[in-house]
Amino acid sequence: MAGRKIGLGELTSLDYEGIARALTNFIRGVVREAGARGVVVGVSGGVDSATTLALAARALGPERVLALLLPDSEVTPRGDVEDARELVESLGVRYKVIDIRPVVRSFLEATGEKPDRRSLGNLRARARMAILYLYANMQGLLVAGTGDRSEILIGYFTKYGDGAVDFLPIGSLYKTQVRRLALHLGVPESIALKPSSPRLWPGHLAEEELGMKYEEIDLALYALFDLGLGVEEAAEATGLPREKLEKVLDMHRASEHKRRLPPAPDPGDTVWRFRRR
Ligand SMILES: Nc1ncnc2c1ncn2[C@@H]1O[C@H](COP(=O)(O)OP(=O)(O)OC[C@H]2O[C@@H]([n+]3cccc(C(=O)O)c3)[C@H](O)[C@@H]2O)[C@@H](O)[C@H]1O
Ligand SMILES: Nc1ncnc2c1ncn2[C@@H]1O[C@H](COP(=O)(O)OP(=O)(O)OP(=O)(O)O)[C@@H](O)[C@H]1O
Ligand SMILES: [Mg+2]
Repeated sequence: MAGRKIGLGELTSLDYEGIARALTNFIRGVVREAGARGVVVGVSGGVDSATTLALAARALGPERVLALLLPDSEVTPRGDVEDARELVESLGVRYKVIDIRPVVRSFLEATGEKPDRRSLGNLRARARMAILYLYANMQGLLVAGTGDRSEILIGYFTKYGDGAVDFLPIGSLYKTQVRRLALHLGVPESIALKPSSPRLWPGHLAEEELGMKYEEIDLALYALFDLGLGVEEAAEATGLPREKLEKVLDMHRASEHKRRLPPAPDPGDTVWRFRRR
């Protein structure tokens, strides 16, 4: 390993048609196994949901895919809704546009609270989740999650918001790989190359909030998790500063709870040992 240099090309030079075939097989298998009629996807106008939707339409046929466009009319840029609408129409999937503003407002009115922007942003993600599951229940569909491997590994999602899903079709791909797959699938460049944003508050941009570019995050994750390098070796091989590798590791550790089932006490330790004799 000593002296080896790692660049982004090592992660992104892939046979994207091969990947598309493997992921469509995965989607068909999960849906068949669940006995579901199809899938529902929240479509934001960003690259992750566009790629997930395009794969689902290819795997199942557009008639078995429901796309929900769930803007918050006070926060979501109009361009995102237009991009999302063009995409769903070009794929020919069934779709609905539902403004979540009244839903979010009713939570604020009912609680009488004025949450900080992160708490309010997470509420928006959870309002979307509740609507996606309403349609999944009503129509016998699975909720297709849109999380990519970068977001999952650093915990960059809302717990039980966009993180609450039935399966994760692009969960094995880093963000930089998702962009390449999106282009391969014919997703317009305006979406495939759009700067990532959860749009949880006005002007919210992922790379600004994270303090790192996805190219750097992905290179760090690849070195640490795929190659299993330590921080020193990874810094040497990638040319990334040590602090950035530490930061990625810290984000991973701090979000461990989001990738696990909620811990419950062990019945042996906390119940059965208290049996009355
Ligand atoms: N150790 C622990 N064990 C068990 N549970 C723990 C815990 N630490 C916190 N928690 C729980 O987790 C909560 C915090 O997690 P959470 O509610 O998710 O909130 P949090 O991680 O603070 O915020 C969500 C982050 O994800 C980003 N995001 C959200 C949605 C979409 C996208 C995107 O890329 O599109 C990104 C968003 O910008 C923000 O940075 C705490 O309030 C607590 O309830
Ligand atoms: N306005 C919206 N309408 C419908 N679903 C949404 C909306 N905003 C967010 N979501 C859902 O939440 C998911 C998480 O958002 P996220 O920003 O990570 O994905 P993205 O916008 O598809 O891609 P990117 O991460 O590059 O911005 C989306 O993929 C989508 O499923
Ligand atoms: Mg987004």
